[in-house]
Amino acid sequence: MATSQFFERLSGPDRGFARAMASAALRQLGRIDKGLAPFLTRSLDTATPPARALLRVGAAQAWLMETPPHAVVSETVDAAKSWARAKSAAGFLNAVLRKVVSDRSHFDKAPVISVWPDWLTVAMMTSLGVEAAGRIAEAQLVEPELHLTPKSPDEAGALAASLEGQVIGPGSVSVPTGRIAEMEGFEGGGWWVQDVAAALPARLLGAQPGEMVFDLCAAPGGKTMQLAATGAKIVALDRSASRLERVSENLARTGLSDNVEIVADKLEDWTPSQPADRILLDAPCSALGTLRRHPEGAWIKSPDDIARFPEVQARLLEASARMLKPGGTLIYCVCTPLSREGVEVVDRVVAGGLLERAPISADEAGDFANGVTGHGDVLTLPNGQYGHDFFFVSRLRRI
Ligand SMILES: C[S@@+](CC[C@H](N)C(=O)[O-])C[C@H]1O[C@@H](n2cnc3c(N)ncnc32)[C@H](O)[C@@H]1O
Repeated sequence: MATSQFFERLSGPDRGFARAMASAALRQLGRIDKGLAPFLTRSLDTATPPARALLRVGAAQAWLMETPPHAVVSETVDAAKSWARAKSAAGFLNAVLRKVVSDRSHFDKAPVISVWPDWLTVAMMTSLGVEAAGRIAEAQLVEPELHLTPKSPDEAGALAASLEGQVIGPGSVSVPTGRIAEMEGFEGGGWWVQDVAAALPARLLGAQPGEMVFDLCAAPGGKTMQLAATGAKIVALDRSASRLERVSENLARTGLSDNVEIVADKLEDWTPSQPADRILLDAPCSALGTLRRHPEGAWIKSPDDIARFPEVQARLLEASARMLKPGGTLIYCVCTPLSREGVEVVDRVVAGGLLERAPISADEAGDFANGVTGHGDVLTLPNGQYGHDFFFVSRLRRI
C-alpha cells in the first residue's frame, strides 16, 4: 500500500498527528539531517528510504514537537517492526533515537538557513544575500496562515468580521485555518483562497470594465477570478486542460464565468483574434517562494529542474508581449524570489526592445512597499507584518 493510502485511512487525532509530524520534519529537514549526522557512523543517504524517513520523523518529534522521549523511541521502533520494508532497521533506529532524545545540541547549532538542501541554500544566498535568504528560511519554520480574497476588495472588512479574521494588504483577509469547504460563505462563492502576495499581481494590472485582458498561465485560476471581478473581458489560457477544469469550477462557484473565455492551448502556439489591452503572465517557475506551504518542494526539485525555467520564461514573456496593443500593460510574475527567474528575465526581454518598464510605486505596493526595487519591480520578501508567499512582480508596457 502506498504511504498516502495509509494516511487516507487515518482519522481524527491520529491523522492530525501524522500530518503534524510530516510537516515538522519537512519544514526543517536540512537542520534535522545536520542534527542527526554526529549520531551516525555512515551518511544518512546510505540508510534505506523507510529507515531514513522514520529517523527523521522521530527526530522531528524529539526536537520540534513535545513528544515524550520514551514515546519517540518506542513508537518509532514499533512502527519499523510493523513495516515490512523497515523491519530490519528496528535495532539501528532504537540505538540512534536513544541518542537523539537525549542530545539536541547538534540540531540547535545548525543555522536556520540550513533548512534546505545545500545547493538551494547557496542559490538563495547568492541571489538574495545572506540576510534576506535567512529571513525566508525563518518564514518556513512556521505553518502558513490562511488568506482569502473577497470578490470585491470593499467586502474585506465584512468577510474578516464574519470569519474572525483580519484585513491584510489591499483587500485580503487572514483567517484561522479550518476546513475550507465548511467555512461561511464558501458555497456562496463570495471569496476564494489566495495568499495575500499572490493577490498583488492582478491588482497591479489595473484591468478596467470592458477591456480585453489575457490571463496567459491561468490555472487553477486565483488571478483569473480577480480579473473577472473587475468587469473586464477575460481570456483565461493554460496548456493544461485538466488544470483548466479547476478554473471553470472556481469561476462557476464564484459566479464569475460570464465574461471569461477559457482556452486550452500553449501560450506560444495560440493566436488571439484581437490584441489585448492588458496581459497577466503568471509564468511557470521553480515555486521556491511557496516553500513554507510546500516544504517538500525543496527536496523533490534538483538544480537541473530549476535551471530550465529562465529560458522558458523569457520565451513566454516575448510571446505574450506580441499579443499586446501598443501602450498596453503586462504584468510578469513568478512565485519565486530567485533573480534569474525574475528581474534577469525581465531585463533580457526589455533589452529586446518590445517592452519597457511601467514602474510600480511604493503606494501601489502597499504593505509590500519595502519590496519595491530600484527598477520599480516588487519582490515580496518577508515584510515583518504577517506571513506571505515570495513573489516577483514586474509591470511592463508595449512600446
Ligand atoms: C504559476 S501557475 C499559474 C497560477 C495561476 N495564474 C493562478 O493564479 O491560479 C503556471 C501555469 O502555467 C501553465 N503553463 C506552463 N507552461 C505553459 C505554456 N507554455 N502555455 C500555457 N500555459 C502554460 C501551467 O499549466 C500552470 O497552470
